[in-house]
Amino acid sequence: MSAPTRRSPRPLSADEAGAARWDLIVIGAGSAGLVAAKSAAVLGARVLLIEAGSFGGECLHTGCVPSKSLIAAAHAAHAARTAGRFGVHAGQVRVDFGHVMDHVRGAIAAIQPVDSPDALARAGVFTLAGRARFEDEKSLSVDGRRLRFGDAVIATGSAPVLPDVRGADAVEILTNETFWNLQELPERLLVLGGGAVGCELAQAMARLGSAVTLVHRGPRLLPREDPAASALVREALRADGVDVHLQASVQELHGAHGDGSSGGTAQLSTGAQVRFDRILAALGRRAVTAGLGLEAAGVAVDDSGAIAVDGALRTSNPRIRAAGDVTPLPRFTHTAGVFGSTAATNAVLGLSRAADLDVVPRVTFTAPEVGAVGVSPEEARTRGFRVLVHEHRDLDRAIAEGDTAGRTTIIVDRRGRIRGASIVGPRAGEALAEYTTAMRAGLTATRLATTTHAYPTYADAGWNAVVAEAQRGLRSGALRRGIRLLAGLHRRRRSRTS
Ligand SMILES: Cc1cc2nc3c(=O)[nH]c(=O)nc-3n(C[C@H](O)[C@H](O)[C@H](O)COP(=O)(O)OP(=O)(O)OC[C@H]3O[C@@H](n4cnc5c(N)ncnc54)[C@H](O)[C@@H]3O)c2cc1C
Ligand SMILES: NC(=O)c1ccc[n+]([C@@H]2O[C@H](COP(=O)([O-])OP(=O)(O)OC[C@H]3O[C@@H](n4cnc5c(N)ncnc54)[C@H](O)[C@@H]3O)[C@@H](O)[C@H]2O)c1
Repeated sequence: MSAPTRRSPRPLSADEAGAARWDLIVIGAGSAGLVAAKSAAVLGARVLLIEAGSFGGECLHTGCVPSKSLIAAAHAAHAARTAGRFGVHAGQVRVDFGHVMDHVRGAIAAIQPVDSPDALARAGVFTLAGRARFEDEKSLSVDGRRLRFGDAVIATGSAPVLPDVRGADAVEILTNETFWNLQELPERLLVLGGGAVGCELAQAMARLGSAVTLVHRGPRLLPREDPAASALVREALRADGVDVHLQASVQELHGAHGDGSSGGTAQLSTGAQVRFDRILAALGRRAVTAGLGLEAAGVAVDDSGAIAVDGALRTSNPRIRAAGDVTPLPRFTHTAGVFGSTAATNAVLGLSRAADLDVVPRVTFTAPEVGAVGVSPEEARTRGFRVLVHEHRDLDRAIAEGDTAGRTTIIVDRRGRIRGASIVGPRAGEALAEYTTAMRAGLTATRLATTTHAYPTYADAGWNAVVAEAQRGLRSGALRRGIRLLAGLHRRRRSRTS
């Protein structure tokens, strides 16, 4: 078997891959692995990307893309149903769930070619379909064939946590991996977990016509977000008809048929009983490391089972780095990509560049959207930072669109620099980009205040907040005295020349 030449990257068999010496092997072709492999290829490395399932990983097949496509359909149903408030009457809204799911599959199919082995070959990456397992500190095997690497990046992602309760075996429990196979809209859907997955899908399914119950263990939805954002999202879910149970969990499940099929009853810790036709677990994630041979490779995991990494994404084996959901770092597509790139660049160039953990934006695509970056309003108060709030009831664009349930909060440190933002409202994800860039560039609130923003936009809310802050500065202390002095001098000059 001749070794594949560096000049003609292509999909390989395990035998072909075993005949080469790889600068870098990347395991897993999700967001982290795809970006890692392409970044290494750009730097001229001979790189092999191994994937056991579908190229594109969770984001494309079972995560961001299908969920945002479903949310788009739900948004259309909601807009049609509520158009009457503008005097626009759409009539009886009918949702064809089969068609909705065709749209979801269509979006995946449209994006898929970008992540395909052919596209990767064009980007200079060799690919191998198969499951990788480490044999020792510098080699792994696929289908019994040994492959040697100079460096490796583990990017095997995460899997959904299932409820560990009595009767869980008696009912079919959907997760983000199986939810997209639904053929019919469930009449009654029970969603477990009030994080991003639970809130996004509960609201979307309610808007499409399911009677949704959401059961969440904590005292508020989206616990990582500003409490004000949690409250607005809870109110929005309630308005969409979602029956939200907080500080509750399922204690026992009873299958309607006792044969592992879909319907049943859930007994909650609060004493309530919930009947459902389908149940979806959105209870968080666990890192995928089973069967990887981490011990043989000398790669350690942390208490949660995720691969432990240092700031430069190195594992306990200096040849091996890790990125994406398999690590304990924030679990998003953009962080997977950025950290994948950092890990691969460090591996290929022998650097120790640290992953940027200070400026990590996140957006939950509920209606209203919730976007946040940097220091939270709660933390800001304890650190003595300024917390600037502009309520969307005072925002012209929100008033024009009849969508005023939102707020923009900007965090400013003692030197006037932007240190965080939390935005709740339509297009919060888009508005957030300004503060992400401002933080990265070290911009001050004054710099943003003196930057012209287009009117009327949702970004106006943050602009109003920083302008008010700048005006506050003008009214106080030394600045105020300086302004008065300047104005006085000008008045005197005018009176002398009049
Ligand atoms: C419903 C849902 C919605 C989401 N929405 C968003 C969103 O809107 N925005 C956002 O930023 N994030 C979102 N996320 C999170 C995002 O999907 C993940 O953070 C991201 O996809 C993780 O990428 P990854 O590369 O680490 O892992 P994955 O995409 O899971 O890729 C890992 C790959 O490794 C492969 N693999 C595993 N073991 C092996 C092995 N031994 N050998 C070879 N291959 C192997 C797997 O088959 C898989 O393809 C969402 C998640 C869910 C569940
Ligand atoms: N828009 C986005 O960027 C987006 C969308 C979806 C998912 N994601 C990512 O995917 C990951 C997984 O999301 P997720 O929502 O599944 O997990 P999560 O950890 O964010 O939320 C799960 C929630 O379920 C609750 N919970 C746990 N066990 C419970 C129980 N037995 N009963 C009731 N509630 C229980 C937890 O308190 C937790 O708040 C997250 O890391 C998230 O960042 C991102």
